[in-house]
Amino acid sequence: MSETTQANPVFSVRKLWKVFGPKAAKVPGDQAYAGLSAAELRARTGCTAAVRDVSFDVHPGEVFVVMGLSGSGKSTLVRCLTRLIEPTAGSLVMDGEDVLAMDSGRLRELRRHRASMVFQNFGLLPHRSVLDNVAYGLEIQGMGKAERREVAARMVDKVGLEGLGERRPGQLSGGQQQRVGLARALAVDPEVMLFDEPFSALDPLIRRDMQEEVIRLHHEEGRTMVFITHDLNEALRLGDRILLMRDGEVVQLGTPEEIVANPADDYVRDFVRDVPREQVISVRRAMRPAADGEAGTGTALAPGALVSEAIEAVARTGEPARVLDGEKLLGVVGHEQLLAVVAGNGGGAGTSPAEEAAEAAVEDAAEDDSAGADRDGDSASGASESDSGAGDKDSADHGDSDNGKAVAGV
Ligand SMILES: Nc1ncnc2c1ncn2[C@@H]1O[C@H](COP(=O)(O)OP(=O)(O)OP(=O)(O)O)[C@@H](O)[C@H]1O
Repeated sequence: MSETTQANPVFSVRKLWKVFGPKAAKVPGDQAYAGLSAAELRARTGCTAAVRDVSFDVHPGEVFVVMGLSGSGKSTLVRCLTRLIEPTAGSLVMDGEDVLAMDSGRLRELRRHRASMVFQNFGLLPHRSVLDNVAYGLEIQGMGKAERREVAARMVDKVGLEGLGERRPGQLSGGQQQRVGLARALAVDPEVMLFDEPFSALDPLIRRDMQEEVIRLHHEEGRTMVFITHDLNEALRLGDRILLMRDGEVVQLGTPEEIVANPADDYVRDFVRDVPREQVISVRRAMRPAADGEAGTGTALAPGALVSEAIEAVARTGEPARVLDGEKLLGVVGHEQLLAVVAGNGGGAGTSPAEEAAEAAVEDAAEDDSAGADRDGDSASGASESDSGAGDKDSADHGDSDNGKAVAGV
């Protein structure tokens, strides 16, 4: 649960910049440009800072979502990770290795074996069969024909395209074509998969299918994924953590619950305004301390249970539900706390004395837990660093806490 026990990050990005335009290298680090808006910078220098001073870690096994409106810098940022776009300044480390110092051979290796990309427009070769498209990355790696076709056939089955291996991409629906893209990325068995808005061209039902496919694959394989989207619902559904960008900068980084419960500013608040909060916020944020006599009754819920589950329980039984961590009673949730979450004025950190007291109860319980068991195991993987202020601590370690900006999850 602490960052000390966490495995080394897959990607570690610090103070990364990508500036397009004349004399781009002069922009990062020049105080004269630091406070300018994107439009002012463009007017003054002719440059676009697509990625501005961005820092974050991607942890092994997490789905890390990069979200933001069109033009916010998502694609540029993710392409910088494998240097498909060359960063202008900053540092970029993959598994402890400095990516910016890699020569072209090492970089090719990285792109072919360690990080594979799934694109919005599928990027399939039209004259090749599905099987040969899926095998393409293996062919580039130099794998022999029989072996690669065998691997490809397994991947085709894995993504639900059994029996379609001999078709051409043009004979498939959009959703099926994207499954081919997915299978092709999986075939090389990469350490991390990078998705650039892969489902935005698909209609909503197919899109939902594909999201479930990604969730299924993620659960089955625990593979690290970096997923770009401009769709908040997609981000909330898929992301263990979400990096929210605006004009090339990080506005907030956190779990879906943190972002919905505690938006960093009005921009994020606006972004999440229509999210059904009860389906994202957990009872550990909503609970109040138990009163005398409440310890023994009411439905028992885990701290990570969603408020929507608690609503169902409280409506059914007519009494507050208990929030239990194992045997330990952390607090209770009744009508008032649950309605407050739905109404948008509950479930944020420290928004009421009752919630502060409830948070203190969680912290006490955590301190009591001398065995250090992973009590966040019931929630998204990124949650392990959520409420503890670990992000603040680390950002100080890295000297990244300037501007009061959410420095991302390090
Ligand atoms: N090659 C380039 N030259 C100049 N400016 C560029 C270049 N590529 C991107 N930009 C600019 O950088 C900014 C970020 O673009 P980027 O494509 O990363 O955004 P995005 O968030 O991925 O957008 P979308 O969701 O529309 O794909 C935009 O202002 C864009 O116009």
